Amino acid sequence: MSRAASPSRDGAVPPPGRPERRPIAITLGDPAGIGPEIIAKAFRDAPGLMRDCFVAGDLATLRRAVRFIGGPGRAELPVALIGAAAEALQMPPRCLPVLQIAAPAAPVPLGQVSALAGRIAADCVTWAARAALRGEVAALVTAPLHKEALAAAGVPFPGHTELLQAEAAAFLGRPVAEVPVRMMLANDELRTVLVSIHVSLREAIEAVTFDNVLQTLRITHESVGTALQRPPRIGVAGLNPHAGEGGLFGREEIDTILPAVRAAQADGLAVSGPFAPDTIFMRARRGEFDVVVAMYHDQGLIPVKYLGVEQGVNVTLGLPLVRTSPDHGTAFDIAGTGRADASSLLEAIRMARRLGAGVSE
Ligand SMILES: NC(=O)c1ccc[n+]([C@@H]2O[C@H](COP(=O)([O-])OP(=O)(O)OC[C@H]3O[C@@H](n4cnc5c(N)ncnc54)[C@H](O)[C@@H]3O)[C@@H](O)[C@H]2O)c1
Ligand SMILES: N[C@H](C(=O)O)[C@H](O)COP(=O)(O)O
Repeated sequence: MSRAASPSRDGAVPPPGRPERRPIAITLGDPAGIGPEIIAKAFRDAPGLMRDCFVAGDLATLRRAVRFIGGPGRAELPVALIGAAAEALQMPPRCLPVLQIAAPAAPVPLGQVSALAGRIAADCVTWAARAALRGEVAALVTAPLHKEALAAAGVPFPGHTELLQAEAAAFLGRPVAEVPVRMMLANDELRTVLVSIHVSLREAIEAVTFDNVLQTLRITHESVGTALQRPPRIGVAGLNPHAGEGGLFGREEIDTILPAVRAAQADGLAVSGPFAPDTIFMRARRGEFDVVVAMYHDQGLIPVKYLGVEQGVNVTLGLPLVRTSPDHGTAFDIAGTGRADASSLLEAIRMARRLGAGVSE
């Protein structure tokens, strides 16, 4: 949760004269999924929270989404085309401002992977990332995109996290490896930060290296510490059952994870572990740790998502901008039904407001 108040090429100092109040960009997500519907619900049902927000997206897709969430006796949410992000600051409540990013066209079919949908989703995220890096928006909140659609569009990144890392590195003029980022999922009861994300389980095991674990601990300490305004108590999960049970079920804990934990402790970080992965989340939920560092995607995300997709928020740590997202995906199975729950998106917007600078309260 780096407080990305000040994205500039050297990474920190805000340019003089930037307006205090800045808009928040919400990216459309995959137009074949539930993203547009939950965005429309958010603007309809939470006008206070959505103040100063706008959608980097597609007008026709959002107008369609507004119809999906409508019903007899309900006034239809107005959708307004804006010409610049700053116009979002002047919009009345219960109006959905859209900045057209995609080339205008008929909305894509619902619930299907397509290259066109992947391209639209990616273009919206790229535009919003650049706007955030230039300081024109205070934060971006990304509606879910479909990773197969992204790949079908030829986008060379598996998800938002990697795309945003590449955009930040290009903006800062640094190699991607010098802008390390990590995925955190958080709800009111748990925070978890992952050593690796969108790779096969086999590759994830290979990614459990001393350097990757130590880097994850440092990013977690810095970002979660900034948000909590104190050093976070970090619990580290093992990789193997029972954290290897003293080497009986694998040696990664002894050979790799424990040395990284000791190195972090030597730097003064409040880190402990590695602990058995099957009980560490229960311990964190009881208050023993502020955050759990998990060794791979599903180890860390299952406990958070199991507590409910309504609550979880995905935050990218280490970026020179604020990015949050709901913890669920495109839900193609219910796209267009109007049934999608917007709670996680609303939580993501709340979190972006807390983390972003120049955002109105
Ligand atoms: N932030 C993101 O961009 C993001 C996050 C997670 C997954 N994804 C991607 O989304 C795609 C689909 O993933 P998936 O099917 O594994 O997971 P999913 O989260 O889209 O769906 C899993 C289940 O949860 C339900 N669900 C999800 N969100 C819901 C909501 N808001 N309200 C009610 N029900 C909801 C779905 O209907 C489905 O039954 C994949 O390509 C995945 O990579 C993207
Ligand atoms: N790993 C995330 C999840 O399962 O919730 C999701 O794929 C989103 O990843 P990005 O934020 O990188 O798109």
